Amino acid sequence: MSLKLLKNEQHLDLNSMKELPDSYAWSSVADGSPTSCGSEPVPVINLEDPDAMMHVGHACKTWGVFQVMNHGVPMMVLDDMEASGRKLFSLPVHQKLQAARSADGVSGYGVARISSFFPKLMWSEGFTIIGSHYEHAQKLWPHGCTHFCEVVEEYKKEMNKLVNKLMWLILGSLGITKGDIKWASPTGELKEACPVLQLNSYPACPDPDRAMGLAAHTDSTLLTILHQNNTSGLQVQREGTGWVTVPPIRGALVVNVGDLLHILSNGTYTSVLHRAIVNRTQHRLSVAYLYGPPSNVRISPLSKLTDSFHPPLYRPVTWSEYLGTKAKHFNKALSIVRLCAQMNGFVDVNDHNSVLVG
Ligand SMILES: C=C1C[C@]23C[C@@]1(O)CC[C@H]2[C@@]12CCC[C@@](C)(C(=O)O1)[C@H]2[C@@H]3C(=O)O
Ligand SMILES: O=C(O)CCC(=O)C(=O)O
Ligand SMILES: [Fe+2]
Repeated sequence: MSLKLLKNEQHLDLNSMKELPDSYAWSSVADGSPTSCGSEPVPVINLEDPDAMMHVGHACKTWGVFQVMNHGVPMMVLDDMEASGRKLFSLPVHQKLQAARSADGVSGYGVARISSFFPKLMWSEGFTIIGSHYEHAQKLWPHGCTHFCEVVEEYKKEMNKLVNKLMWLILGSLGITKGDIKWASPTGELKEACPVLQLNSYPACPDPDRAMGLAAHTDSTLLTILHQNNTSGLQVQREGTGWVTVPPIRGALVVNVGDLLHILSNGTYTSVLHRAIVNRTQHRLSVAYLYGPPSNVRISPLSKLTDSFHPPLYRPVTWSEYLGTKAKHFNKALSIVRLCAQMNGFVDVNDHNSVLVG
């Protein structure tokens, strides 16, 4: 068995593994919380439906996730991105390592960032593109990366159009209009921080019941738009039901409510806990477009959604502050920015120097 160690990480070449190494054996994948069979399916919304806004609002409130059809992103753009992702992950390990994410970096090739919170390794590899993708692509394909760059560029452009459409549907469903959002341009376009693309690869696994592709987490975003190939693996946690599979539908895209939308909506729309599991025979690929607000914007519960009976539940936070909190405290991040309403004022539960007001 050839064990190829990645730079400073105990990460193996998963494609060559004939059995599951102990460092990848989780005890609670198949025997964890129940997995639903025949339960209510994750909503699929036709964005050309005149009632799309209502359906989107309902899905955000009751699921925190939904799939969209007739979203306007050409099928070819999705197919090209998938093919480019596949090409990237099929490069030899030493070549992918040319673009390895540095220990304190955010972009590049490597294991899931949340890996450090778990005693076992995940059966996946990722490639994170933040800002210019040219620099990364050149490290992977020093003799020519034009095609990859064009595909990524086109994908980001289409995702940005779609995320605007979705955000206004979501905000509209909360009764929020363009004038209420200060970080929208005069034409109503929501400014984005810096587009983040996360490519995830889950090779076929010799012992899928004991392996975890990507451990349960919520995204730190406002919204995440996910394209998955024709292999299932994404699961979302639903209260009272357990893990529900989000089946791949050709041409459909998955939309997740992230923690920042949870904060912005004052908890009306809840960020969805999700994970990716793996299978014995098929390689799975997903591409996540992670959308957050511009870096100078502090996200807090929208004032239209709060009053004395519905006090703001979260303190203002920028995306980068929140990512920092998430990197340090992982799944406790949302509760760390939560304010606790006390009898006559609001106290940040984590700030022991808070003073009661009112
Ligand atoms: C902007 C970001 C969100 C993310 C951390 C990151 O800096 C870049 C990668 C993102 C990702 C993708 C996979 C799941 C996740 C939890 C992770 O480990 O890296 C998310 C992060 C997040 O949403 O917090
Ligand atoms: O691969 C998937 O289905 C999930 C990916 C994901 O959750 C992420 O990139 O944040
Ligand atoms: Fe995610």
